[in-house]
Amino acid sequence: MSPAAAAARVTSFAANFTTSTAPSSGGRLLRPFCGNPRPRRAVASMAVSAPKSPAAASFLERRESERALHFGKYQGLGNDFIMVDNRDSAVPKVAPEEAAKLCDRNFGIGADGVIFVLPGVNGADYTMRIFNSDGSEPEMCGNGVRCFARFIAEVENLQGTHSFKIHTGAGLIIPEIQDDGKKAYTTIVFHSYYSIMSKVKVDMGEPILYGPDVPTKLPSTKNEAVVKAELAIDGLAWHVTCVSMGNPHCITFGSKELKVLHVDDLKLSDIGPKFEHHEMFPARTNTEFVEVLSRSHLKMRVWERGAGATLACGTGACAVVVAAVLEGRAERKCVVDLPGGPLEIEWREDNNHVYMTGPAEAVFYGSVVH
Ligand SMILES: N[C@@H](CCC[C@H](N)C(=O)O)C(=O)O
Repeated sequence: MSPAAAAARVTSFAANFTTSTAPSSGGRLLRPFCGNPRPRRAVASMAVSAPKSPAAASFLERRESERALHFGKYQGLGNDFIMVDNRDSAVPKVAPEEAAKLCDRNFGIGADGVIFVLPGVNGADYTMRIFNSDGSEPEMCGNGVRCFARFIAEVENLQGTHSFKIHTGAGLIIPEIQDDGKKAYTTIVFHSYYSIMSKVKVDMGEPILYGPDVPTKLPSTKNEAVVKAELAIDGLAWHVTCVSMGNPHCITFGSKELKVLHVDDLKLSDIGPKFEHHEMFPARTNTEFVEVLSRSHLKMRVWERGAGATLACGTGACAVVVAAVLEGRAERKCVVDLPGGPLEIEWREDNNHVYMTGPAEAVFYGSVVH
């Protein structure tokens, strides 16, 4: 798409964020109209102009005319993101420290990160950048890239199956929205509509196993990979495998002392930061604690770099299956249970790529003045 066409689309998307009459309350509500021809139950009554309170209307219109940031709030298995339509500029509309404030669950919108849809480079359709909830910038985000695909479909008004080439800090990532025809009735604030429940399948590329590239300072134990290496934390000798999916992951199935992990028993907020900030991980690390339920069914909890305990981590689930295969614990195709729900992961032998399939959905749309 040409920059001019992209800019025109951005303008029309921005124009779609408009005040609309909320039929049940007679009040006014900021929400986007993205032009989707979905059946919306509330739409018919929105054509009727309800009496409006001049004070409320002028307040919201005034707020809207100030420097408003329009966003979509999306989630993939409870890993939630503030999505920003940034197609008109290569510079994110929000600075890292502001992103941290927006992510605050008490003083902000609340999210695990802020994701920007930027113009594509090097032949990609779009560029994805993300700030974690602490303001740091990771290279990639698996659940985020599924949300990214669904957000693009919304702003570009696309229906059915679509795939996109997305430039990320981890290289080219290709999500594909699958159209299985399933729809569910959803209510977002005052508005109800049928939303598409189809999953997004993502080609997550090849895992990186060479220790210094993960990066980790732990010595390699198997060819050039760090597999079942010992890492001393809290008086335990943890067995860890290190995998990068563009971003660093440290995966453990247990320690010398605790042969088998019961992940529900872990106090993540105590143990997680000790892995994240361990000197063996010069770029910090995401950490996955894993229980093997069968050779094709794993259960994990995650402590994310820059975000803490989250309900799901897509790159983490991919890294877990790679680690489980390297340790001889599982097959290449697994269901990975996360606190927010399951992901289907496959590490294909023919092309060495990892594929992740799971849901991603809009939660609400809004505007903040910044
Ligand atoms: N939740 C994400 C990963 C987000 C980035 C991560 N916190 C990092 O710093 O690497 C996912 O779904 O992959």
